[in-house]
Amino acid sequence: HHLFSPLPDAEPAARTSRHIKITVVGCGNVGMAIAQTILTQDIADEIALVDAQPNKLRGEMLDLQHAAAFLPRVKIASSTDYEITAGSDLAIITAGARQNPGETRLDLLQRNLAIFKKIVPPLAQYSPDCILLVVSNPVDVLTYITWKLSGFPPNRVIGSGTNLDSSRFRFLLADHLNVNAQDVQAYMVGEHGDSSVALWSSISVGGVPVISSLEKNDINLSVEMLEATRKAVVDSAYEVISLKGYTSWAIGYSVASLAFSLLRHQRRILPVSLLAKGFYGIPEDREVFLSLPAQIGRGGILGVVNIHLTEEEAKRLRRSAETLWECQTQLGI
Ligand SMILES: NC(=O)c1ccc[n+]([C@@H]2O[C@H](COP(=O)([O-])OP(=O)(O)OC[C@H]3O[C@@H](n4cnc5c(N)ncnc54)[C@H](O)[C@@H]3O)[C@@H](O)[C@H]2O)c1
Ligand SMILES: O=C1N[C@](c2ccsc2)(c2cccc(Nc3ccc(F)cc3)n2)CC(O)=C1Sc1ccccc1Cl
Repeated sequence: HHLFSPLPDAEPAARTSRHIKITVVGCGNVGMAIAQTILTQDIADEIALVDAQPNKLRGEMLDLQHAAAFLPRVKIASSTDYEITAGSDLAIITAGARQNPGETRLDLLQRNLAIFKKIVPPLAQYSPDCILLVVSNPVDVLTYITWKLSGFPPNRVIGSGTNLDSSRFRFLLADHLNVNAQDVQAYMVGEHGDSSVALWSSISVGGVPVISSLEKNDINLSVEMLEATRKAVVDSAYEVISLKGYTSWAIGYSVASLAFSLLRHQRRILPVSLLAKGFYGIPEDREVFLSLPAQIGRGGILGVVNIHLTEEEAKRLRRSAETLWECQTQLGI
């Protein structure tokens, strides 16, 4: 039998499509690579671009709009006025000062703090329910600064963290093992950049844990291969900078994959920079952001994976927490 009888002359049900709006603040190499990838992956219905340089900003907007014949229909707007960002579901921050030669990380950090004080409050005011995703460096401290300046709950303030480190790690392992990088599950955690921690015990290829098979077969050589691969992740970042002066494509794809999981509620498990106090022995009063594998969906961080860490790995996480905490206390915010 029929559960329902249609009303006579009823109109077809209206399609309630969810309108997804993404803001990108900072339209340089990284911001535009992210915007372009979000467009080609059909993630958003609307993209708002903000930058401090009005001419560059308008030029990038027009240049993206001119691709409309080849892309799904997306509203692309830009302004130096944050009103254009109102109602965003996700705001991605790639704005930042470039590290001057010989500049210390703390000097760069002070300059970026001044920039974030101008960016974060209006973003939070115009989109009080959005997710804030920080890419600018030093990303872990700047994500902490964004959390403090926005007043948002920690689940909605995320840093790209070791997402890029992990994708380079997976590429290098896959290249060495001659398999598809999508079949290599490997995480780098902790501080983004030079001090990231490779989780050997969680590396698996096609579901086969790499370490246990190594220990069983006592293949010492491969432990050196793993350490060399971890070092190659850092070296490859410096190599790209020395060759082309910046990085864009890999960070663009890695941030677009975060945006997709966040806005299409994919519940993927990805390494991102999150408020790590209380995890793995990091003291509750250490309000630092470090990368751990977390479940990512519409509410931002849905949960942190309880991965098994060796004592050495946990110790390195706690040491990174102390380094970041000391850096943050010198900022006076
Ligand atoms: N987290 C990662 O894995 C990762 C990877 C690569 C790059 N990065 C970082 O991303 C950042 C951007 O790199 P890039 O190569 O795109 O730099 P870039 O100089 O090309 O772009 C930075 C943009 O920010 C804009 N900007 C500066 N101050 C601003 C403000 N107050 N408001 C709005 N916009 C402002 C500039 O006008 C410029 O267009 C850097 O901090 C870099 O270290 C992070
Ligand atoms: O691929 C990159 N490129 C950058 C870059 C992009 C434009 S200019 C420099 C890079 C490359 C190499 C070093 C480095 N150091 C740095 C440290 C603190 C800062 F505030 C800014 C930059 N940064 C920015 C960055 O974070 C990355 S990933 C990265 C960096 C170092 C080690 C491992 C990884 Cl996976």
